[in-house]
Amino acid sequence: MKTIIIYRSGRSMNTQKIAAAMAEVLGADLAKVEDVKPEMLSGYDLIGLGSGIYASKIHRRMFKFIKRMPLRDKNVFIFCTSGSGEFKNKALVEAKLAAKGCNVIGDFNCPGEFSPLGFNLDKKGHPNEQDFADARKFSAGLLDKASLIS
Ligand SMILES: Cc1cc2nc3c(=O)[nH]c(=O)nc-3n(C[C@H](O)[C@H](O)[C@H](O)COP(=O)(O)O)c2cc1C
Repeated sequence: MKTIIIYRSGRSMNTQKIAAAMAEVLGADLAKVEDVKPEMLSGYDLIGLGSGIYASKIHRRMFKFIKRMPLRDKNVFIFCTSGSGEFKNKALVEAKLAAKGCNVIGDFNCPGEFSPLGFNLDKKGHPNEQDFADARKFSAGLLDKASLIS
């Protein structure tokens, strides 16, 4: 199964680190959203899309990318890291992917340290070893799911 994980990550690179842990388990290619053109996806069976959460949303570049994705009937999974640990606009992301005809087979979220103003201080050190272990477990589960679907 050919897999690519496309991510958008800021200075702290929290999402990139989670994406890399997932890519190891999935044997996936890893790419920044800035470097991927939608037409490059045609050879992939499974596509992962990950972003940090900024002002309660995934990054606008990721939204734009989803908008330009020409694919139908592709298995996709989504993930985020966020200061709150929540995937705030997951329902919207899922709806946009569903409207594209993509099959969302899983989602994952974990805390990502962000505390310049004293917010989310309890998330210091995240993603941590437990978060990476959870991301690996999630990815192993995806392998099973994707093989059942295809
Ligand atoms: C400008 C900015 C805005 C953020 N807004 C939110 C937010 O609204 N909700 C939240 O839970 N986390 C927020 N965060 C925290 C990030 O989602 C978190 O640190 C995430 O792990 C960043 O991922 P990255 O390192 O891959 O960019 C914000 C971070 C930044 C830098």
